[in-house]
Amino acid sequence: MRRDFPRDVLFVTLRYSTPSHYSARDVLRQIQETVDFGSPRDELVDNIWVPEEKLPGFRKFIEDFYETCFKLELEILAALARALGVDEDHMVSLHNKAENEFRILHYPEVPASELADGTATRIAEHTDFGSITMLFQDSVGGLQVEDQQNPGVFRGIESADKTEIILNIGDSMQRLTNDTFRAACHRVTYPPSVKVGSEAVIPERYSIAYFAKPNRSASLFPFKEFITPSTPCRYEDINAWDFQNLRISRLFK
Ligand SMILES: O=C(O)CCC(=O)C(=O)O
Ligand SMILES: [Fe+2]
Repeated sequence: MRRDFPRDVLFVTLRYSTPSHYSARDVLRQIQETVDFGSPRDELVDNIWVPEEKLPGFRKFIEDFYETCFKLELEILAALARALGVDEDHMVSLHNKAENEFRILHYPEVPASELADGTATRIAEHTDFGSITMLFQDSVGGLQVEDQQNPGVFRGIESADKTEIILNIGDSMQRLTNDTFRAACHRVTYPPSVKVGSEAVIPERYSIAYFAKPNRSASLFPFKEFITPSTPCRYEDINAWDFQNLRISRLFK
């Protein structure tokens, strides 16, 4: 998974393609800059670092942050397993390789008019692929999550401060629990303070996403506890690596 961009580049613009309900002809521009990191222990990931002298302490900070998130991830997964009545050791063992993704995001300042006609946004609605996502955000606002009881209705999510963690369920957890936990559909758009289509400028926004994923070789077949006569199995067996590639190929097709 070597990414070929110059070592000096800190921010790399990443555009997801359009969500599935857009036609292939629609192009939804996502105005954002992101950098992704994998675990230092992950042999498949070749992290690219800004030279130490250009950003002293940055690499250590990110690696420590990753490790802290990984420990917390395992605690959260164990707690979720307990709450769901499934074997917590099994849940943890599916995630014990830290084959995760850690993303820092910057959404540049943008005139509100640029987002007004629906051809551009900050991040289009989507679900994350992994098991859980731990999201940190600044106070700018604009993150919204779809209300699972009222499809199509998005509600703003604010954080009391930037250390607060927003926990999203991802597609892999939805599969493992046979839809008992459903993935959170979310997006980032106008902050509540900005009027749509106004002359205002939407301030820049920063966030950090830690995508906790099952080990690549782990089966995403639903746990037996969730397969009952009234809730038949909804998913075929697939491992986390193949599932991720399938999801990515659908995004970019
Ligand atoms: O910036 C955010 O708050 C959300 C980012 C996000 O959903 C993603 O990168 O998958
Ligand atoms: Fe996301």
